[in-house]
Amino acid sequence: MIERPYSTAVYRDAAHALATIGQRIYQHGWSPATSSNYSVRLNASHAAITRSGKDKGLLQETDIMAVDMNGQAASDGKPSAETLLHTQLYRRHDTVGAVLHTHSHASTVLTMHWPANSITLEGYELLKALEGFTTHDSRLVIPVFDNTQDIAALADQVDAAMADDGISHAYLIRGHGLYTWASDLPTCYRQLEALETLLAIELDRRRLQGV
Ligand SMILES: CSC[C@@H](O)[C@@H](O)C(=O)COP(=O)(O)O
Ligand SMILES: [Zn+2]
Repeated sequence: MIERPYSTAVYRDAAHALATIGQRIYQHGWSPATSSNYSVRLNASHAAITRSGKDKGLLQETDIMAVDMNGQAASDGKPSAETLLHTQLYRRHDTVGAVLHTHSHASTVLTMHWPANSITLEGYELLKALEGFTTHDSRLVIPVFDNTQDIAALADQVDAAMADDGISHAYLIRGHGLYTWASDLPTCYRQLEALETLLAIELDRRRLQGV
């Protein structure tokens, strides 16, 4: 029998949890047209991640596979084209247990229409849904990276920015979407829901203010 470098029970739980949460995220409209990818850390050397090109509204446990922390497939099939953006986070912080990436309307409009290199969320009660935040009197600066099809280069760019600035919780990719991470999948989902809601609010406020 082939010995897997991760626990089969841990993998099964991760695949089930990712498939369930993926369907939930899709229902919010944050993962249209096979976009987005989701992952969970299995152990120090491996993660479970969505396969490339899957319909997230129909996500099944068989749409998940294992990769090592260099982004190489550890089971049959093709992992997400953006796997390196997940493994970069697992490698940089051993406290990261889950990563969620979405393609929402709000994150796309905000990063395309306003050419800033970051979006700041502050003063919102919902910020308390972010891991480690305990008061509305908090401030989250979300950096915006330019989009590219060179995912390895983007992962290096994110890693360098994290080494310099200690980016926390999330970053955006212009005209593309949001990456967010947390210590486990339920926490990461809660954080994603708060961030997507706040980005939609931010978009509405800017429209109302006519800026
Ligand atoms: C279907 S367009 C979106 C993709 O190009 C990509 O950005 C994405 O999020 C999904 O890629 P995938 O390889 O399925 O994980
Ligand atoms: Zn994407």
